[in-house]
Amino acid sequence: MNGVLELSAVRKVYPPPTAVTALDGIDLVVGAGETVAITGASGAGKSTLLSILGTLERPTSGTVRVAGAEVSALSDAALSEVRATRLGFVFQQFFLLDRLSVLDNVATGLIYRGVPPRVRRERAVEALYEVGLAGRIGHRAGQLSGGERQRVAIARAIAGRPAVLLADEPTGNLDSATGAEITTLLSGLAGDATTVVLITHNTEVAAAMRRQVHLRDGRIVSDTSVDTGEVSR
Ligand SMILES: Nc1ncnc2c1ncn2[C@@H]1O[C@H](COP(=O)(O)OP(=O)(O)OP(=O)(O)O)[C@@H](O)[C@H]1O
Repeated sequence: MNGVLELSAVRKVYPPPTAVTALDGIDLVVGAGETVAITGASGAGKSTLLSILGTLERPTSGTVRVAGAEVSALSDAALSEVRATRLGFVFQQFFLLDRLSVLDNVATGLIYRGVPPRVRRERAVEALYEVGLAGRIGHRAGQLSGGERQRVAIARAIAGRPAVLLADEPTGNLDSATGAEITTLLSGLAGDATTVVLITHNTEVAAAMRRQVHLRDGRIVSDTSVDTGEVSR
């Protein structure tokens, strides 16, 4: 099966003195348009896996293909290019520039893609419509509620039309009602052109994704999908 994300026999061992084996033989294929929750107890390897999917870390061994690119074959500069053009990131802490407008927070994310200023603004407006924030375009980011701030961060991530949206505990700083809205928004963004992968401790967030991959001690111990049924390992 061809996937937008393909991991084969991936191990990640952090260097001494800890020499922790964070991932211990991960085989995972994620197809275009899937929504995937990666779950597991603290220390199970979720963040490490997300960093590898996001090309922020390289595996110690095994192969990783992201949007068709074989990570081990690419230089750091080429990997940055993959990150900038094929991946979008959303974090628990939002990471907005509070003094900038909502529009500028989203548009500036496109500078690294070499998009001209006028197109940056058009794409940013489109993305803000998509996340339901058209009414807040001129506000400063610092004036927004937590849920609105996360919507801006999601707009920034999708404005570049990434193949994969990677989210790290995206509802972690939100109350449960707002978190549920953000979860619905994220799963609704998935489609033929966009795949959503998030890590979470929250069982309701995980259940809202069509596939759940559960890690224990750096291994996948269950992989459940409403589309294809359960594959336990
Ligand atoms: N930079 C690092 N150097 C050494 N060990 C690390 C490093 N980062 C993570 N680890 C170890 O790797 C293992 C997996 O960590 P990871 O952060 O991926 O787990 P996690 O499932 O995301 O946990 P949490 O839910 O607490 O964020 C843990 O034992 C952790 O201590």
